[in-house]
Amino acid sequence: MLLRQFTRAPNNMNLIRRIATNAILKNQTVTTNIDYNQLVLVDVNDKNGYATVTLNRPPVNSFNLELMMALSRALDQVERNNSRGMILTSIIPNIFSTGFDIRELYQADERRLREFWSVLQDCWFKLYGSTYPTAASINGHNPAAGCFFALCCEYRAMVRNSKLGISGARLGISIPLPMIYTMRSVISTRQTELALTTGTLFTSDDALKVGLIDDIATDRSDAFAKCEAFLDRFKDIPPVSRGYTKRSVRQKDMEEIAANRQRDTDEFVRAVLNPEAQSSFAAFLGK
Ligand SMILES: CCCCCCCCCCCC/C=C/CC(=O)SCCNC(=O)CCNC(=O)[C@H](O)C(C)(C)COP(=O)(O)OP(=O)(O)OC[C@H]1O[C@@H](n2cnc3c(N)ncnc32)[C@H](O)[C@@H]1OP(=O)(O)O
Repeated sequence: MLLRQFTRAPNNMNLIRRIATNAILKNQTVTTNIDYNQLVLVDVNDKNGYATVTLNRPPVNSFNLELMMALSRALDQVERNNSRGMILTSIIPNIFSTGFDIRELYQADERRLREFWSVLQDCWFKLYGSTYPTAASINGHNPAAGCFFALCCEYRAMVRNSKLGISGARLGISIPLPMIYTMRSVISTRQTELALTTGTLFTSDDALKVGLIDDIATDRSDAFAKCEAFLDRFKDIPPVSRGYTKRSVRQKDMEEIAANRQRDTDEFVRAVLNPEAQSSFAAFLGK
């Protein structure tokens, strides 16, 4: 077992055990020199059995293919490790994630874009369909894809003065069906439609009002503590029956998304490569 110091973790260091992923990755095809273990950190609290999955791609945790792959692998680890629960968070003090890396989308290579989407789909199935309890400790701004992952979790605590939402409409991106289903599993259909068609980024107060988050936290450690308290609610509930019930609630969405993977991929590629979206990406990057 590889034991390492987790320099900026918000939780009790002494209780933290870093899982070594090198052995797990040994048999997988790694096509680049990217250190996936560093892009997403996975730690397990020996006392309560909760895994912390920490996005670690400064400066803003933007999702490129490599970060998406690292998240996918981290979720595999959590599943394999039989964790009692999982908290998704970020290492960056005031940012959870900025969403997709615009450099991944601008003048994108179609093959890489398809792979990016395919790994994103995998992450959705692993997170949305997980049987263990999940919580997002949103320690800062979280527009776009990071919000999507937080919404896949069962509980969200967000620090005050952060913004959360899916801003795709502002960039000329039509919102894919899995995103719509995921948001609709948390707030009403009407609020989902309004939020997504206006590309609203909610303040913490407004996010709480509409039900996008469950709690407002004073800072990152408070957000983390609130997530742990949420996971504690299940400590006396038999995990197998709990997991089965959660899966049953989410089953219909998952079946529909699974049946339409190819169509969703084609639509995503079309949406990203459309000239309107490409000009917004160019403007963002100052091209
Ligand atoms: C089966 C399931 C299928 C899957 C279902 C679908 C799920 C999809 C969900 C998403 C759907 C909607 C689609 C969205 C596409 C996107 O995600 S596009 C990205 C959208 N994000 C944004 O518009 C946020 C833009 N960024 C910001 O608002 C700010 O950066 C910030 C508030 C996050 C942080 O502000 P601050 O701390 O002041 O830092 P900055 O100086 O702004 O940034 C630092 C540095 O980072 C660069 N940067 C920021 N964001 C991005 C990005 N997204 N991509 C690439 N680079 C980014 C920024 O330019 C700065 O760079 P320099 O230092 O100037 O070089």
